Amino acid sequence: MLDQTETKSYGDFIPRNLRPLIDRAIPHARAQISGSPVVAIGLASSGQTFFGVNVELPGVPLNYSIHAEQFLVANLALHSELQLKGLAISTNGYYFQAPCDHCCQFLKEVRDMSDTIVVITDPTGQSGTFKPFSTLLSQESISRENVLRFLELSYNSIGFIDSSLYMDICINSGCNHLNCRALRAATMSYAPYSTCPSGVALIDRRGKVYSGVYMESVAHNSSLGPVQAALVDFVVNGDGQEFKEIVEAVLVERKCGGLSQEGIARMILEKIADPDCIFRVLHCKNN
Ligand SMILES: O=c1ccn([C@H]2C[C@H](O)[C@@H](CO)O2)c(=O)[nH]1
Ligand SMILES: [Zn+2]
Repeated sequence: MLDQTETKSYGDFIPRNLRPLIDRAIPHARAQISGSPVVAIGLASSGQTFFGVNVELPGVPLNYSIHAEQFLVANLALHSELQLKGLAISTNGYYFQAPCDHCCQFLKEVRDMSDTIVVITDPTGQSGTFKPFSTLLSQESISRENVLRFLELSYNSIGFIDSSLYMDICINSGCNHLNCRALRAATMSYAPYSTCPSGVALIDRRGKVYSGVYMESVAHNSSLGPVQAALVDFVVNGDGQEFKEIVEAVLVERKCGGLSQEGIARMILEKIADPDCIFRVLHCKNN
């Protein structure tokens, strides 16, 4: 397991120092469909280094896969990081490639991403450059200026429609109840374009809880769904368990304009979680 707290000691953000990190992150990738594990290593604004890996979901359409770059951003969110100073993507630790176009669009949602340094090498890994992320983007790619960004403290003031649910919701924010964690995730989720926040909490057979916040992209299709975001927590903190060990899941969402995460969340969990996984949906409204 790549320990997220000791990575500061790896030195400068250069290929030689990144290789051991890539090697240690690769076993976390779940690439059963493509057979191509991908790792993204990110230098966060705190100075700590984080990883992302690609996660493919057998039985689920390919477009619900989690890219290594998306995983990295969700991992930064789990660790309350605000920005990405450096980015390196590799399949083998030798050749470092640019983020894919889909992820460039996703990454644009991170504040000051244009200044992020991306490590890129030639295909032999012999020579490399450091390029600002802005130079990788096409001029036309969609962006919006005056909105909050990924990883910033978004706070959606939402509450359950069914007020009886509050009987079991904790005021204290450190608890691990499934409903509480899913409500907190939805509250912190990033949905400036649809204004439909959502969050998911999962529990494994051993009783450990994981959660994830929905992360929306202005280009819509490159958004990261709340189940996928919670799966990132599961891959980072779940000790390598299979998704089949997920036995219960809660989605908290504010449905608006007919938009809902429920159908996709249920479809993904039916395919990957324990066949008897309980799935509950708790609906919210704006406070
Ligand atoms: O930049 C990239 C390109 C591809 N992939 C993943 C998606 C899929 O799981 C696999 C094959 O494309 O690699 C990434 O994670 N990042
Ligand atoms: Zn990608």
